[in-house]
Amino acid sequence: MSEPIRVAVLGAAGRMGSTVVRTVQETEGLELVAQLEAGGDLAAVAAAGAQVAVDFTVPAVTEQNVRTLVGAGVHCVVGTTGWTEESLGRVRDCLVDAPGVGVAVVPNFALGAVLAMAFARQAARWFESAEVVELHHPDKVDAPSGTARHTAEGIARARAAAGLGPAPDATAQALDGARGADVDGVRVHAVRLRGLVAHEEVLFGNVGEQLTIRHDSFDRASFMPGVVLAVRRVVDRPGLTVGLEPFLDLGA
Ligand SMILES: NC(=O)C1=CN([C@@H]2O[C@H](COP(=O)(O)OP(=O)(O)OC[C@H]3O[C@@H](n4cnc5c(N)ncnc54)[C@H](OP(=O)(O)O)[C@@H]3O)[C@@H](O)[C@H]2O)C=CC1
Ligand SMILES: O=C(O)C1=N[C@H](C(=O)O)C[C@H](O)C1
Repeated sequence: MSEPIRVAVLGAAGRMGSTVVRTVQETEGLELVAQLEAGGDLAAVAAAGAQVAVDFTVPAVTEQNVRTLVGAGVHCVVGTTGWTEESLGRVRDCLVDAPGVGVAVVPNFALGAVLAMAFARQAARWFESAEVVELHHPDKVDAPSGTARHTAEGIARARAAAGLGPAPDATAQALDGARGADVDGVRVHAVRLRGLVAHEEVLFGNVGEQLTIRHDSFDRASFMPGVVLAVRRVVDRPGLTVGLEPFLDLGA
């Protein structure tokens, strides 16, 4: 039998980190070798012999965590939000000096959410209007969600490739925020409500019809199969992977 993959969890005391810690402990073929909380020393990850670090921390620190770990030869699986094209570019740059090291930055590890985003990209070119509504627990610190950004970016790319112009919108006066955030021309709305976990609706409209694609994560357990898949696959996928799609053969 092959040796287990040695895993470190960053943000181990958080909602997601603590769930990942339990999952790694319970999953055959994975071994938990380090847990880091805020203020912990990143050097402990490589010192513990970790092959893969799973980062569920906060947007302010995740990029620096990844760059430090890549420098130490540790593969990274990242669920933390807050990534931009610029921060992803900086990670790509530092991976040039770390051949063989893989980093997967995954906005949403839930299989249904990944499929919902893929379906949304497929549908996008056929509809005049498209908007995204994400709904989360009120302890979430960022808005809109990383998933909603990723969804809207995918829709915008598909619309541009199909030669679609801006979605119709006659709004001439509005309270600030009433039309949501503009992500590459796609409106994204964020709801924060006690009782929710992580939910998203993608609304498409044409004259006389609407298509709604909805995904609900009712429990953080929904993210765990995707995290385990990424941990197993990142060790054989050098360079930067964005999204779970390539691991599920769903294209980018
Ligand atoms: N990709 C996906 O599928 C999912 C992504 N997420 C994302 O994951 C991130 C975490 O979410 P969640 O678990 O709900 O948030 P939490 O606030 O519950 O957890 C974050 C944890 O990270 C800790 N932390 C902060 N800085 C560091 C550091 N430098 N090193 C180690 N730990 C640190 C925090 O400690 P302290 O509180 O002491 O600051 C806290 O315990 C968010 O960005 C969220 O959007 C969430 C769910 C799914
Ligand atoms: O903070 C959360 O909870 C979640 N964050 C991720 C995001 O911002 O998209 C993934 C999921 O929506 C849960």
